Amino acid sequence: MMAIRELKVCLLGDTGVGKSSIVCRFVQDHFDHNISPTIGASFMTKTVPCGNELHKFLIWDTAGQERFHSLAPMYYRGSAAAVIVYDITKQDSFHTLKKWVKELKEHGPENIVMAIAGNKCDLSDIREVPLKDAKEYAESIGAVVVETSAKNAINIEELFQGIKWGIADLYAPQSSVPETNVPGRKDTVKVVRVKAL
Ligand SMILES: Nc1nc2c(ncn2[C@@H]2O[C@H](COP(=O)(O)OP(=O)(O)OP(=O)(O)O)[C@@H](O)[C@H]2O)c(=O)[nH]1
Repeated sequence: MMAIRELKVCLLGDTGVGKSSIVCRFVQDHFDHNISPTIGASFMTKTVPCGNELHKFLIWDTAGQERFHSLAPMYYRGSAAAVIVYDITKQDSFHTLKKWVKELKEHGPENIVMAIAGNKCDLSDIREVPLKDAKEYAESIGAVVVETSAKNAINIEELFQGIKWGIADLYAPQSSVPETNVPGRKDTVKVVRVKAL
């Protein structure tokens, strides 16, 4: 019997920082220079083996444009983790990240795991946000931080790995739901839903 652990994750951050590109790199190992801005939100999943379990990431990629801001609570509510993304070449996007953290602390699930991604680290020659600033800030709010490049596939796996460990720490005593049969699979799987309490 294989256990499937479902991890609901949402991505937040300014428009153009590379949220969709990070998800696309993680799920499809693909990068598109001409990717369009997200409208509303988009949903993708990726299942990865982990020991004798399967971990299924349920990923909500939100739209960063201001006009979609009010939709975000629908996606961060019930999330076990939030990946908050900024662009290392845009100081403004780091400021927006701090606003998202504030919103999550005020209105998000109490124990949500926060991971900060400083994306576009392939452009470090035009960097505006020093890694030191991001590290200090992340430490002050108890978040994980990593610089990523969706373009060059740097630290994308590590980012999602970090989330998994952050969640595992919080949810060590697990409650399980009844066993279910997954269509297309011969063996029985146990689905464990991991949600913020
Ligand atoms: N150089 C570089 N460009 C990137 C990287 N990630 C994304 N981009 C580019 O940045 C632009 C915006 O990327 P998106 O993934 O659409 O950004 P987003 O945060 O999802 O934007 P919204 O959907 O509007 O919220 C695109 O032109 C991408 O090709 C990266 O790691 N390096």
